[in-house]
Amino acid sequence: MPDDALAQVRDQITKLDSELLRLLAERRKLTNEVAETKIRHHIPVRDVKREEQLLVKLIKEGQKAGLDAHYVTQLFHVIIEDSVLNQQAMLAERANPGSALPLNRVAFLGDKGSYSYLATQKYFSRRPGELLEVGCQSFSEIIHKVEHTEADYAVLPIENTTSGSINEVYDQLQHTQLSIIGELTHPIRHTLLVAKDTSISKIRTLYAHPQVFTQCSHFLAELGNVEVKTIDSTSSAMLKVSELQRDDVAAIGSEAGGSLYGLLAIKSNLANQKENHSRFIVVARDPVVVPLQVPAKTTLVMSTVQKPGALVEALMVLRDNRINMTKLESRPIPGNPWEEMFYIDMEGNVQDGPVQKALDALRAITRYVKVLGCYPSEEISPTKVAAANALSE
Ligand SMILES: O=C(O)C(=O)C[C@]1(C(=O)O)C=C[C@@H](O)C=C1
Repeated sequence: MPDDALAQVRDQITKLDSELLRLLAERRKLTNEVAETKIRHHIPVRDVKREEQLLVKLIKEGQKAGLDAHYVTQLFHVIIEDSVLNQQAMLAERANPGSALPLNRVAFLGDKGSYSYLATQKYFSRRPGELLEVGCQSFSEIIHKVEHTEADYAVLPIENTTSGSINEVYDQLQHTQLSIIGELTHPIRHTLLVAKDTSISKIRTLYAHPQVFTQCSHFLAELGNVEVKTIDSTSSAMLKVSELQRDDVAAIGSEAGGSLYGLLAIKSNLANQKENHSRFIVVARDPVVVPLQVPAKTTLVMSTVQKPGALVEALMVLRDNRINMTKLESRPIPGNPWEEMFYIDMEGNVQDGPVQKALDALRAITRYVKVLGCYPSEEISPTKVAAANALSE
């Protein structure tokens, strides 16, 4: 294609892309109007029936226009997820008048470009007020900053789909008075990052956070003769590589983070599992009120009495109150060998009957129960449309 013809088509594509963005922004405004109505009339944010109808219609229209069902579904899952999360954030803000800050000082692990930094950006992009990032070197420093009002919020990774729970964060939660006020999941796409144009075979030293090495153990086993150096955060690894400017040194981090340090990505998808996500919690000094129209989660920590079946009995309380437990984690109690603290995430709102009843029942049969927080659930399961439904005329 001659240069000017290529330029002309690209020009048209650029215009269409801008138009798409304008339309998406307009759609977002309309969904915010929907949220206003939902606030006034106490209607739940999520309406899966409406989403289903919308998807069926769009898949049919897409097929007529030559776009396959999978593509249309993927696109609209992203659009609807954004809409639900924005509406939830709006409702949460209204339920906590006066809580919005002009400046959100947020403590997180590492520096610019760390996964925690990217998660922080994502979470606060939906919230009013400016963001001031407070990078820290350890989880205890993060907690300390919020406890001593040097930061307003902390964003902490709590679990990863490949490497499991982050025990150190659970242990910090045992001793703090801070409350969990939010959660988010963020895709973790480990990439090999270098400062100079080079190849994998030349790499002799590799910097990464220990959790990252665990998540990429299969890739590391294949690498062979490389010195692996653990470092306190992904951003420190990227900074180190950008400072060294050598063609035999690499870091593992995200592509987005690496670009902040001028690093090049030479191999992506390094994690053992293709779907690699981390779940982060957001903590603050004061708890939040979660409106009942928003799906909520409650996290508690408890220790049971020392008798056979004590944990089962506690879990039965959840079942009896029809509460879905989404996570159970146990951690040792320092100084009390063989005793455990149990951390439970469950679906439900502390202001609602079932969770209140369950908490009362748990208080009666356990040694200790503390609610670590009740917060809007940000795990938005995508609405599925049966293929037959979408294809029928
Ligand atoms: O129509 C609504 O009730 C909306 O909130 C909008 C919308 C969407 O973005 O299309 C989002 C959430 C609901 O689950 C259904 C649809």
